[in-house]
Amino acid sequence: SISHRLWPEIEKVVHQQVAWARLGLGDSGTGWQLFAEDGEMRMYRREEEVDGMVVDPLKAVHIVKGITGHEVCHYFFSPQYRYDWETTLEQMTVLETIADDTCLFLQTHKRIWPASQRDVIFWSHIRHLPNDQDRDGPDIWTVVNHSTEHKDYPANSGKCVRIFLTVCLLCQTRVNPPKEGTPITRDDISCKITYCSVVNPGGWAPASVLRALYKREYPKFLKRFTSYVTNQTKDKPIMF
Ligand SMILES: CC(C)(C)c1cc(CCc2ccccn2)cc(-c2ccc(S(=O)(=O)CCO)cc2)c1
Repeated sequence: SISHRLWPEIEKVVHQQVAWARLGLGDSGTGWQLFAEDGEMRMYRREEEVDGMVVDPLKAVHIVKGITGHEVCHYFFSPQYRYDWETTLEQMTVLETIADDTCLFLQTHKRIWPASQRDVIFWSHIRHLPNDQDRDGPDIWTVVNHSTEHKDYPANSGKCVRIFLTVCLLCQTRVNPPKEGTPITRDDISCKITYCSVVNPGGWAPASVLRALYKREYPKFLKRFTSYVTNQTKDKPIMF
């Protein structure tokens, strides 16, 4: 709800992340390196460090047939499905349901050897945006996750190292119009997904270890998540 203390930040970060996600990868001069490809999925990263810590921004573009942007964002945002597709998750707590489109999460993730265990607190917001640049272009569904603090869970107070992240999942649905008068089926739709993330691993971890971990984990994560949405939706009516 717009009276919540986080609302101004949510508005600012959502618009900033949507603009960032819609930017192309530019020419090679922008430092984006393609590091994983699998079918329609292309994953890029930029090597960046903050205070000697690896915070490599990641941008992935994927095109998946048979699902819509609304469906992809629905399964990414809704807490009740998260254990099904987020295999690095050990514990998820909804600290606050700020509105029906905004939640505050605490997550502890399974330890990924040799890094120590991590946790994260973030707000998550789902939004449907008209395509403001291209009037008859496909509309946008997006989920933005952005780490924040919570007075009851101070960082690094328990066994976990606190990570900080900003994640934007931006989706655009494409419909190939079927023959005049015939209903749209899942064979006529596809979803272009842009996934942007910056994860600051918090406590120190060797750059080589983190980069190897990111290189291995991110491609698996996006494929697993999109396969999950395909399976969950295949026998259900299309959510436009
Ligand atoms: C390795 C990598 C794939 C980057 C990774 C490792 C860890 C585990 C914690 C961690 C971080 C760094 C080093 C070791 N362990 C967490 C995440 C992560 C957490 C949350 C989200 S989310 O978009 O908010 C979806 C809801 O869960 C995305 C990614 C990613």
